[in-house]
Amino acid sequence: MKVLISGAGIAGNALAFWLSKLGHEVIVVEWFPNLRATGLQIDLRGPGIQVLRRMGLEEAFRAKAAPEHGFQIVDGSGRRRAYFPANKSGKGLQSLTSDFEIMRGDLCHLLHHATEGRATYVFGTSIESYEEKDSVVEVQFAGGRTDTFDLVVGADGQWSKTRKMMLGPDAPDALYLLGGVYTAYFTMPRPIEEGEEYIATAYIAPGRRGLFLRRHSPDTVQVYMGCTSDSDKLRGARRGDMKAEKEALAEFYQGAGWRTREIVKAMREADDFYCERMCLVKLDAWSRGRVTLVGDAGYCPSATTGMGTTCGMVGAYILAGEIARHCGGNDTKDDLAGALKAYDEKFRPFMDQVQKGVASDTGMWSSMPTSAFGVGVLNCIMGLVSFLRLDLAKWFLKEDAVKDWKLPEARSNFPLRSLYFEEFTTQCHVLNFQSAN
Ligand SMILES: Cc1cc2nc3c(=O)[nH]c(=O)nc-3n(C[C@H](O)[C@H](O)[C@H](O)COP(=O)(O)OP(=O)(O)OC[C@H]3O[C@@H](n4cnc5c(N)ncnc54)[C@H](O)[C@@H]3O)c2cc1C
Repeated sequence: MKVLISGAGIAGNALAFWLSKLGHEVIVVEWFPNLRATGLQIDLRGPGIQVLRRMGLEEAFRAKAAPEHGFQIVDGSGRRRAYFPANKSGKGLQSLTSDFEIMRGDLCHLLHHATEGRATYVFGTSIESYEEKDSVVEVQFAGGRTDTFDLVVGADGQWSKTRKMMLGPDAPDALYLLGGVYTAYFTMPRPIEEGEEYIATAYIAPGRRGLFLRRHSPDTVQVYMGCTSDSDKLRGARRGDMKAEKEALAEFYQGAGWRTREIVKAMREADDFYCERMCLVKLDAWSRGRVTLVGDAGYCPSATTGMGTTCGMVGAYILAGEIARHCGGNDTKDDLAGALKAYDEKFRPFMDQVQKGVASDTGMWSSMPTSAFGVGVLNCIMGLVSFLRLDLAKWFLKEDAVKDWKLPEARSNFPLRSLYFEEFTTQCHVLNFQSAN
């Protein structure tokens, strides 16, 4: 098949990896002028790790992995109140820090390199419109060029334009903003100090404001400012209007304590600042005709679940697997509808469990304390939880929410191409070995 993927993020690259491996002609368009390799630390959990392994990319991932080995909660004076080490045992659920942490850009590059040469990437363009005609999709790109494809996949993130086109101009979008939850991301240059460890540090301030610092390199610290706010200024700041967003956040974080002053100053100076509204994407069907969605575009679970990247990787694997199963031969192209239906049926039980309850209560954000007393109580509870070695991630994140669901085996997921699969996986191992050296 000739497949168009819109978006060269995590899910887009992962799908291009599998579909090109299956021998399909894959074209990826990315509106950004180059591979958009920005963003902070992301992680893989559960079946996301299994998919990475089946791609043969674990070694290459580990070579670039963020060295974080735990997560601590501090109070306003910087004193540690709780500590949760990463689960390095290779068994069971991941902790708050996964054993598979990586900078988003590094994972993007890794997937892209493993696919380069087999898929075609076109940067600086996007789908303007499309129309289904006689068993093909005719696509018009920005700039006026047109082409036809057997399948079009929207992997263009939570604000997906493909999704909006698929739903139609009069239909409401399937994106739900989670009650005023914002997260701002940026980095600040801070050389590592003697004795400083690679651990994530969270500080909870009164007024449902949180600060989170993570170190992934000896020179730089990542900053996350996460809050629930009904501030008119924050709500009024247009998405992407950095100046207005920074101004609104600076005002909202005034007097939050701990290292707020230093962090707000760094935020004002940051040129990689990025502010996102926390949201959920939920659709009754991920495909319409010969157009389908993968990753955040189809089922963004929100960053609160800790499962966004895992869902994108697993969704891409299942979609490709169903395409292998239903469109394996030269003249079975027309069972694409069967493949897309099976993708939905197989993956939806997973996504339903990950997304369960996210829209109704906004998860941990709704339980954030508003008063200093509330923060004190929360810190004591966290201290007790860490002392008793209970699993905090299990309560907040959604890795453990998925029950009775199994990732299809590689061989059964790629039944018609298994020989090709083996051969390709071997090539990936060679590639990893070379890049690790
Ligand atoms: C720049 C950036 C930074 C991020 N930083 C973080 C972070 O720090 N922490 C975190 O948890 N998550 C972050 N995310 C989100 C995270 O990558 C996803 O939630 C998750 O990995 C699922 O990936 P995805 O491929 O579905 O979406 P994304 O990773 O968002 O990828 C979508 C891709 O589609 C491209 N795109 C968008 N619109 C169009 C269009 N019209 N035409 C063509 N291409 C288009 C985007 O430029 C991007 O490359 C970030 C996403 C982006 C784009």
